[in-house]
Amino acid sequence: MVHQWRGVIEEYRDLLELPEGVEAVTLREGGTPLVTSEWLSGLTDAEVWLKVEGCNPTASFKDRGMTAAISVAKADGAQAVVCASTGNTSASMAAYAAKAGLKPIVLVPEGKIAAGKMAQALLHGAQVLMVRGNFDHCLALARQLAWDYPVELVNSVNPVRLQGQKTASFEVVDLLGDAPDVHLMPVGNAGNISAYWMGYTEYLALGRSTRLPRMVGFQAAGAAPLVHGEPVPDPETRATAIRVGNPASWKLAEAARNESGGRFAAVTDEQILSAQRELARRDGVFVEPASAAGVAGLLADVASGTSYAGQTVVVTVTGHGLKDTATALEGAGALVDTVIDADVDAAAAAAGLR
Ligand SMILES: Cc1ncc(COP(=O)(O)O)c(C=O)c1O
Ligand SMILES: N[C@@H](CCOP(=O)(O)O)C(=O)O
Repeated sequence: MVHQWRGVIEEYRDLLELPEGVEAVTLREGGTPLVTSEWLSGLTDAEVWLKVEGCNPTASFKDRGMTAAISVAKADGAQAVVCASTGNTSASMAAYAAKAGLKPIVLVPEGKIAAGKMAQALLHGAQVLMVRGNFDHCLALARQLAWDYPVELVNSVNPVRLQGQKTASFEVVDLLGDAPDVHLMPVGNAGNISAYWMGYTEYLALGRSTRLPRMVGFQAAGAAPLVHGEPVPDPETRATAIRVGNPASWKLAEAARNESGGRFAAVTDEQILSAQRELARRDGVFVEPASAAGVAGLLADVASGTSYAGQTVVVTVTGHGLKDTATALEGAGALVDTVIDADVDAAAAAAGLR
């Protein structure tokens, strides 16, 4: 008998601070693969694992938090939900709102959303409002809407979101048998690194792990407020998912860094896009640009002499590459341009087989 994964609420209900007996609105999120990276393990002389969050139902980690937020919103009698988004939160919210029968309202920075994410939000029935401004402006607007009108805010400022998202560290420990030495990940609005840290500390307190990892968060160089220690008024990066200038979970993320002995560091767009391509070609894992920031950071660390030798390293790759094929194809360049006649000799020659 094969058992289907039940989604993060049912798998971890006892460990989540949710209203008693809340009915789960689930698309069976979570239970994502932890994939060995032979490439990165070889480069670092460490044991490097990728937590592949693009395998969630809407293809990003947001689903872990959204199952919780939408379940609670529905139980509380909400009719509509709202979020500000750089794309993935809106895709996830729209899908779970559809499942729950709630009206999804999305606020996105005009012209800065990858097409795949926009398609997801629209197809799931969201009312998408393009805002002249960046993500930080959208979040301020979403907070105000939720304050003034009967609509539930489901960004990660809603603490229920982090309850769902902390299950990713439970899964890491359940699979590895203990916490890793170090956990690397991209950071934007900073809810996810805060949720991972919450999960790791709770598992330690429960005796399900014996140690805590150092939490290392990587931001895009043009949108690195946590690295600089002050908000960035005009954040800019090709990794649009982490184009955030004033992270809502700033204090929680700083606490995660300080308590874990970790750090925040910046990676350039060139490093991010290069890491995205290398990860796809060497490990077979296709992620969106922002999702490659942790891998870019690991590569930058190795280049600058930081040693990971002998350690267990987990890198969360947060969302699927199919979300933003335009940026990926720009990077693929000449590789996509070979046109031939339907002729075996021409095909063999063009493919380098003879
Ligand atoms: C693909 C992807 N990676 C990373 C992040 C950053 O996560 P957080 O905002 O929780 O720091 C986001 C969005 O927030 C995202 O969509
Ligand atoms: N990258 C995020 C930004 C907002 O995220 P949230 O986790 O704080 O809701 C997105 O996908 O919109």
